[in-house]
Amino acid sequence: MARIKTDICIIGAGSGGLSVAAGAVQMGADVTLIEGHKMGGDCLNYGCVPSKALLAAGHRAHAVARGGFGTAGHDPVPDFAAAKDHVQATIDTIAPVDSQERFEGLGVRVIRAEARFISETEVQAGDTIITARRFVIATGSRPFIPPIPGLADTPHHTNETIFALRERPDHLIIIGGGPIGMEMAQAHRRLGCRVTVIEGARALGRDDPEAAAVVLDHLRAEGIEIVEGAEVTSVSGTDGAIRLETGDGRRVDGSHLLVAVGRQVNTDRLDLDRAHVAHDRRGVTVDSGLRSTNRRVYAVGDAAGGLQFTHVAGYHAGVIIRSMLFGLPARARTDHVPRTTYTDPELAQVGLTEAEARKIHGDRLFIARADFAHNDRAIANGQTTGFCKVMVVKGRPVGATIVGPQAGELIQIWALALANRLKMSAIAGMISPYPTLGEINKRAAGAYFSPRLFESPMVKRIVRLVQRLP
Ligand SMILES: Cc1cc2nc3c(=O)[nH]c(=O)nc-3n(C[C@H](O)[C@H](O)[C@H](O)COP(=O)(O)OP(=O)(O)OC[C@H]3O[C@@H](n4cnc5c(N)ncnc54)[C@H](O)[C@@H]3O)c2cc1C
Ligand SMILES: NC(=O)c1ccc[n+]([C@@H]2O[C@H](COP(=O)([O-])OP(=O)(O)OC[C@H]3O[C@@H](n4cnc5c(N)ncnc54)[C@H](O)[C@@H]3O)[C@@H](O)[C@H]2O)c1
Repeated sequence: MARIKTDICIIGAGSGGLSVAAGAVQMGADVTLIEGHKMGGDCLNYGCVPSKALLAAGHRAHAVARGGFGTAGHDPVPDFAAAKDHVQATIDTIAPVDSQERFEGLGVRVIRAEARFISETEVQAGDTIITARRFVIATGSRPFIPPIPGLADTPHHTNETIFALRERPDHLIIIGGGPIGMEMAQAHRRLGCRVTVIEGARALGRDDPEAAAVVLDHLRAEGIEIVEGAEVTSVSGTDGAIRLETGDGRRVDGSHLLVAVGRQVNTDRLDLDRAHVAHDRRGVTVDSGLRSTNRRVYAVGDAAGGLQFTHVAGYHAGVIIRSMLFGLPARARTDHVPRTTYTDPELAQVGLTEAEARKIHGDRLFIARADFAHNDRAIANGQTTGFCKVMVVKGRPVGATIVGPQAGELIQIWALALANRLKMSAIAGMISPYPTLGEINKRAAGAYFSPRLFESPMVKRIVRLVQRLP
C-alpha cells in the first residue's frame, strides 16, 4: 500500500472538486484529487453540457420548422443521431479543461480510483492511503430511482444514459416535471418525438407559479403532454413498449422512459462514520462555512446538501479556499444564487420569489414589473412572451423572476444587484443600449420609481414651485 501526505485531498473531480483543486494548487497548496469515474463529473458528462447541447439542436430544428418573417418554414425530419453527435462534440470540446492532463499540468496529483475514509485523517483510494491536512467531499449526486412497482424490471433511462441514445424515441415518457424533465421534454419534442411528462405534484413546482405557467403553456402548445398531480402506481413493459399507470386510472403507453425525479447524494460509499462526518439523506451536514462535524473535512456542491447547480459548486470552492488556505472566516450565502431552466422560453430566478418575499416582508414588498410585450427588441424578434418582475423592499431588490427570451442572461444584472446589495437606483441609473432585451431590466427598475415620481403630490408641488421662479 502506497502512502501520500498532502495539504488538501479532494474526493470527486466534478464542478466543485475541480474548482477547489485549480484554485488551491495555483495558490501554492499541495493538492491530491481523487476521481472514481469520469473527470468533469455530472455537469460535463451527463448534465448541464449535454442537456444544453441537445436543447440547442432541438431549438435549431424548431426554428427551421417554424420559419417566419417571410421565410417559409419546412418540416425537417431532424437527424436524431446527428443531434447526438453535436452533444458528444460539445462534451469533447469542453473536456480538455476538466482533464487529468490539464490538472496534472497545474501541479495537482490525480488518482483515478474510488475513495473512502478509513479514519478521521485518512482516505484510501485503490492501493493508496492519503493523509491530508484538509479533505473536501465533492462527490456530487446521482439520479434517484423511486420505488415505483415494476420500475426496477422495466427498461428506463436516466440522465446518465439518455444522452447516449442514438435512435429517436417514438414516444418518450418522462416521470418528473422538474428542470431535467422539462428541458428534456422540449429537446426531444423539438427533435421529433412524442413526449408525455407525468409529474406527481406541480411541474416546475419550485418556481414562481406565474412564470412556470408561461413555460408550461408554451410547452403544451408545442404538443408536449404534461400531466400534473399524477402518482405513478406501476411501470411495466419491454424495450420500445413501455406502459405506465397512474393512481387516477390513467394509462400511458410509450416507447421509452426517462426517470427524472430528483437526486440522491453520493455519500453512501464514503464510510463517513469512520471519519466522524455527520450526514443524512440530503448530504454531508455542514455549517455555514461548509465545514463538517470533523473540522478537517469540508463538503461542496451537491454533496453539501443544498442547492444543486454547477455555479453553486464553483461558488462553494471559493468559500472553502478562503477558509482552508488563509484561515479566514468564510460563509456560504444562498440569497444571491441565480438559477435558470433552459427551456424556450427560459425561466430564471435569483433571490426570493414573489410568494417567498410576501411571506417574509408582507406589506413592505413592492413588485416592480415589465413585460416583453413592451420591449421593442422582443417585438422585432417576435418573442414577446414573458415578463420580468422584481421583488423590492425599502428600495433594494430581494429577488427577481424573468421568464422569456434569454432570461438566463438577463437575470445576471439582478444577481449582481443582490450579491452586492445594490439599490434599485443603481439599475435605474444605468443606460441600456437601445433596442436590447436587457432594457426590460431598466424598465422594471423604472416601474419601481414611476409611482414615486409621477403620483407624488410632493414632487408635483416642487415642480410647480420651481416653474414660478424666473
Ligand atoms: C441533466 C442535468 C442537467 C443539469 N443542468 C444544469 C445546468 O444547466 N446548470 C447548472 O448549474 N446545473 C445543472 N445541473 C446540476 C449540476 O450538474 C450539478 O449541480 C453539478 O454537477 C454538481 O457538481 P459536484 O461537483 O457537486 O458533483 P459532480 O459534478 O457530480 O461530480 C462529482 C464527482 O465525484 C465522483 N465521485 C463520487 N463518489 C466518489 C468516490 N467515492 N471516489 C472518487 N470519486 C467519486 C463522481 O464520479 C463525479 O465525477 C444539471 C444536472 C443534471 C443531472
Ligand atoms: N437548468 C438547470 O440549472 C438544471 C437543469 C437540470 C437539473 N438541474 C439540477 O438538478 C436537480 C435535479 O433535477 P430534477 O428535475 O431531477 O429534480 P427536481 O427535484 O428539481 O424535480 C423532480 C420533479 O419530480 C417530481 N416527482 C418526484 N417523485 C415523483 C414521482 N414518483 N412521480 C412523478 N413525479 C415525481 C417532483 O414533484 C419534482 O417536480 C435540480 O433540482 C437542479 O438543481 C439544474
